[in-house]
Amino acid sequence: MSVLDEIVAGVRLDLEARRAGVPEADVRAALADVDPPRDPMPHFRAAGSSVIAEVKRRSPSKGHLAEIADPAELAAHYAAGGAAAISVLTEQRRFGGSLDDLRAVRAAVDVPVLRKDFIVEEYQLLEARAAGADLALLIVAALDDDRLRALHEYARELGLTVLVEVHDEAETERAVALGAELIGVNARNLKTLAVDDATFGRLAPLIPDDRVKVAESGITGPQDVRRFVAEGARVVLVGEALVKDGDPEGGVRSMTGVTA
Ligand SMILES: O=P(O)(O)OC[C@@H](O)[C@@H](O)c1c[nH]c2ccccc12
Repeated sequence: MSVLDEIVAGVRLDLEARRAGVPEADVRAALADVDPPRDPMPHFRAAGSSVIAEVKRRSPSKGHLAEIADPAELAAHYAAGGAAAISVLTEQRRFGGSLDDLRAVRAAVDVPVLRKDFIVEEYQLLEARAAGADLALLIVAALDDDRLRALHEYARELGLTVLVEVHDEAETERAVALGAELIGVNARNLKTLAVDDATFGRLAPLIPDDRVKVAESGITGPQDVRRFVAEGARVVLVGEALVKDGDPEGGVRSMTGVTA
């Protein structure tokens, strides 16, 4: 079993437990009271790099990254530094996150918030929007084409902006054929968990320029951002470097508005 398969198996167990507690109809009903979705695309399409700053406690590859007692406070620092959006890891077993983190972050900032998780069922998209999420991640490697299309369509019906994540050429072709307007290239290899910083430059030319290209993983500072912008990225998604930075606000600021 691959790391991704193992993570998804755990995610499915947790999801069924939540669904047993809160039936789909109840989550749907909660949508009536939720704040309308915020649109990240205008900022993403504007000149200079946009940063999606991530709230991330730990990861399968690195283990413990940071003690984040107050995700809302961290997110407020990110927003003060000019983050275009905040990503919140909500997966519990491997990343130590939760939907409560996402709710707290959404209430603390004015920028759009991404639910970063392993989404395989419509229920998770409903939960995301009901918790206030404005964007959701769909990982192409975790979904067959029917599932990818169904979830992509459903997310958009809910008003979510979808970040479609790819790792290789075949996945990139699937994302482009889907009509995804926001495509993230994850430099982390899902089998070895190693980051290969040549991945974005290899895959970006396969993505038409009318889509917004996001460089994900392993980004440590403005010099990395400049390189990915030169290779076609408009947006960078940064986790580890920012959660470990004693000055997350300054960290985001240094990576925002970077041009090639
Ligand atoms: O902490 P980093 O190396 O800056 O990476 C952030 C982000 O790219 C990474 O957390 C990520 C990208 N895609 C994912 C999918 C699931 C979980 C996590 C991720």
